[in-house]
Amino acid sequence: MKTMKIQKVLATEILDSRGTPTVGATVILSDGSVGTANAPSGASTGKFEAHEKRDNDRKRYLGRGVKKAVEGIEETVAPVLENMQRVTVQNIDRMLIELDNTKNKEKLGANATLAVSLAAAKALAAHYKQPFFRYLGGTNAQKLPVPMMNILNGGAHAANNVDIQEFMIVPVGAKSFSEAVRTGSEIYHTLGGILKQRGLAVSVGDEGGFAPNLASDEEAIEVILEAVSSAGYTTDEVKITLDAAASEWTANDGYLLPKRGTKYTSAQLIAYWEKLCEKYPICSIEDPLGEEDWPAWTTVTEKLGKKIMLVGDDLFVTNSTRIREGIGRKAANALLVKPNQIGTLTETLAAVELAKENGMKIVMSHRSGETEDTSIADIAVAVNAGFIKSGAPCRSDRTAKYNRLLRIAKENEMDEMYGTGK
Ligand SMILES: O=C(O)[C@@H](CO)OP(=O)(O)O
Ligand SMILES: [Mg+2]
Repeated sequence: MKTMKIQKVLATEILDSRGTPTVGATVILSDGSVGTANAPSGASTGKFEAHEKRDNDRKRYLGRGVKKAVEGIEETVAPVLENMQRVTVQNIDRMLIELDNTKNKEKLGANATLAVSLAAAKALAAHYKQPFFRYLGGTNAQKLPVPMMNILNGGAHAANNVDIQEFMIVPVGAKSFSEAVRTGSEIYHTLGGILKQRGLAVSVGDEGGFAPNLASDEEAIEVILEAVSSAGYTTDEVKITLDAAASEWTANDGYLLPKRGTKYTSAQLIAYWEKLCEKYPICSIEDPLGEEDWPAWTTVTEKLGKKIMLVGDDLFVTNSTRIREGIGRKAANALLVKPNQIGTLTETLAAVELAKENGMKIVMSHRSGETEDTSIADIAVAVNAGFIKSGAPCRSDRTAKYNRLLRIAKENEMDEMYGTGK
């Protein structure tokens, strides 16, 4: 048998959905199989995420260029991978980690390593003539994740007066993934209609959700519930999910919500979440507390963990060491998975495995700065993630992932969703 080699590793500085440069990579194998992937980029990034390499050259892209990350791929990564003997996902990722040889991908940048890691894995999937999700997940990949669609944006993702970063709808009652997408789209458009009728802004935030100024954050939930019911759905069929992104609110002595200036201690913030969960059909809250507030995370999990998902994003940063710490402390009961927080596919899959082994739910996630790359859709199916969040059911950077899942469903006759437990 002829041994397969990596023939070429290419990298390009491309643009993301915010018009900011990001890294695109292409890997070509000796049999002509090609894989391409792009790194996404966050706005409300966690303090403990792997390093995103930027040029800081004010003359190019106002300091946000990724020329050095691209050069790192061309000069450091490509020569090694192009001479690699046994071409497997694990070996490629091990090599990327070794070449970087820092704790947080400070040398090459997680934007560089992730783009190469995913492009190489996709090239291998093409070589084995398998869809990406099937190559990663094998025969066990049989169900679709339930979408959490972000239809109202606040926090760091919008220029409005809303402090909670994401208000999402979760069509848990939908009988199939395609029905869930239809439900999300209908509610999204109904919400737009209601906002317009009230003379509120229908401009959108970074993730495609509407970004109006409102009297309070609670009003956002109220208006979404109104849209759910006017679109013809009940709150048994459609639940609400929030991403507070509360690390953004961390102040010296507790929490300060920057837009409205509200102050909370950890205990008061937990009480606020308890009140919202009493009042509204909320099934999940992501980052209800800051990334370093471990004791409060334990308390909120104790208080609300039986009722809803408490999802660790900035808390865990897809990092197995931090997930292990959370397991020990009984902090959070679900993991948000963002491959660029850790920088390789292998490390992402290891984080998912660890969380699952310990009974945590999995939410696969995009970043607020996205591209047309659909890798997270395939990874979600491969790992049987219960949920995926990819923003609003509008704008191609967001719908690319939902559309990829619709195609996976159709092409494989597997429209059933995993997260609802059906
Ligand atoms: O906080 C989050 O969960 C993400 C994605 O929705 O936002 P960002 O990519 O800006 O960190
Ligand atoms: Mg988050």
